[in-house]
Amino acid sequence: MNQTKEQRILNFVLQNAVRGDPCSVLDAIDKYCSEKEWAMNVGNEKGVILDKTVEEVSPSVALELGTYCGYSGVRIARLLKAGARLLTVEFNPEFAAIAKQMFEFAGVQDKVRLLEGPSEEIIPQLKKKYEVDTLDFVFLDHWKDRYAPDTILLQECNLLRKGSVLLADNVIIPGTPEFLNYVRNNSHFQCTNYPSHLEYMKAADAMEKAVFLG
Ligand SMILES: O=C(NC/C=C/[C@H]1O[C@@H](n2cnc3c(NCCO)ncnc32)[C@H](O)[C@@H]1O)c1cc(-c2ccc(F)cc2)cc(O)c1O
Ligand SMILES: [Mg+2]
Repeated sequence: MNQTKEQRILNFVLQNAVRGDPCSVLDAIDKYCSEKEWAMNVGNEKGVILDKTVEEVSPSVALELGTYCGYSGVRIARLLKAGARLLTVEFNPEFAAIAKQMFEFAGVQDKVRLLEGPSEEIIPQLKKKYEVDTLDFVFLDHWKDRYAPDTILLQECNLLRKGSVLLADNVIIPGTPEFLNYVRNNSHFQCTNYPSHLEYMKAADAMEKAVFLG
């Protein structure tokens, strides 16, 4: 049975990174995806923007929508303070299996909980089933046409509080027009745009930070 690209990425990490060293895992994924096969990890350039935002927020409870291979999950989890946790949502079982192994190899599995299923089903369960009060930080990196509806759903489920920070990947490429229109024209959000580049490429991309004002 032929391997998938995601399995090849994981194998490259297992053979080239250092178990328990999250930075070596990130470096290995970035090396493989820039030299061998492109993949939709947030990458190192936009990853630094993600790092700075996570450090600024210092979340106790963080949510990620769209785990994929676990690159940004490792990136976020490695910066979390003791006792803080990342909930990451992935509905493709094959990607979820890859990401779980990625988290374990990186040594961040105790800080990360991977929730398998579609975000529109998981988000309404966060309070009761996953004991979430409110979310301090949300990283949006799943299907681009789902950023806006899921942002509305997070509000409807009372999961955002004054100061909750949303950070969205890919607001230029592939682009998230409905999300940008929604948060930028909404008095309950304070938005900041961070120009960057598409992972492993020269094309322009950007991230958008939207702080919920309550
Ligand atoms: O498409 C991109 N990302 C999508 C991520 C999807 C992952 O998230 C999972 N997922 C999706 N929707 C949901 C969901 N809920 C919604 C559905 O129910 N609930 C749970 N999990 C979900 C998928 O299973 C994947 O694991 C992208 C593209 C380019 C790109 C740029 C330029 C190019 F030329 C080509 C590509 C660059 C990027 O950085 C990108 O992030
Ligand atoms: Mg992305």
